[in-house]
Amino acid sequence: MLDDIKPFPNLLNLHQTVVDAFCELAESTISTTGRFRVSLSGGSTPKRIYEMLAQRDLSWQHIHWFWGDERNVPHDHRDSNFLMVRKALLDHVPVPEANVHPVPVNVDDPKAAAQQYEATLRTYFEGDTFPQWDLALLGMGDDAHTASLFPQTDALNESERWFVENWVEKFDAFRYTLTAPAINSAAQSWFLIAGENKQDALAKVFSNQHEPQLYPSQLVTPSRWFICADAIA
Ligand SMILES: O=C(O)[C@H](O)[C@@H](O)[C@H](O)[C@H](O)COP(=O)(O)O
Repeated sequence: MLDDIKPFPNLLNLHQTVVDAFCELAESTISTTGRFRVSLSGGSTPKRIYEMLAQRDLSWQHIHWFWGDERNVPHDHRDSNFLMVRKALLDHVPVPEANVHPVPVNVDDPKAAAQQYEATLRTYFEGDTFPQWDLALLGMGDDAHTASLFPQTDALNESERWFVENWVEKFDAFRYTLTAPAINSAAQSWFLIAGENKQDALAKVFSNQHEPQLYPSQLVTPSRWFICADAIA
């Protein structure tokens, strides 16, 4: 592991540190620019962060919520990342509806839905080469995927588009995801990685073997790593 990355002693400590850092970054960004644009990750690790953020007092009217990836399911489906964030956070705090930018999932035409979301992003981040997120939150799977950039999938090779549909053989389904350049354009990008089952993938990501087709998280150059070997309860 890179020498300057120290795993957190336990999950509570990781979660508390991330939530404090999120609040600090959000408020400092809002005080200088008047807004805070965050790309959210799905998964169980970030979910606890969202639940804890719901307990904090933030300038909700100045924060804009986007999704870094989404499943190809309706927004009321149990696997929806939008539903997860809504239940964990957005339903409990005074966020203006106009500040919530979910992926316009179209189960039957994921290509059109991805193009529509990319158009939304390009409008919101008008003039940017790639979206200038103030913060991109990222998880990592035990196969070293991040967002929905899974090993040996087409989206790994995308260098122009911001947001794409991505066929994932092992799920026999499409996913929606930011491309690597559209993640790396963030001012701050944080990996939130918890669980003993992630440690092998992490070792591969940190190794000198640069094989992003196998370890897609190697495509991302994050600002911070929040790592803990504790499993999610
Ligand atoms: O839609 C998703 O599932 C996520 O965006 C995905 O990239 C997730 O972050 C990782 O799979 C880690 O998930 P856990 O934190 O649950 O291990």
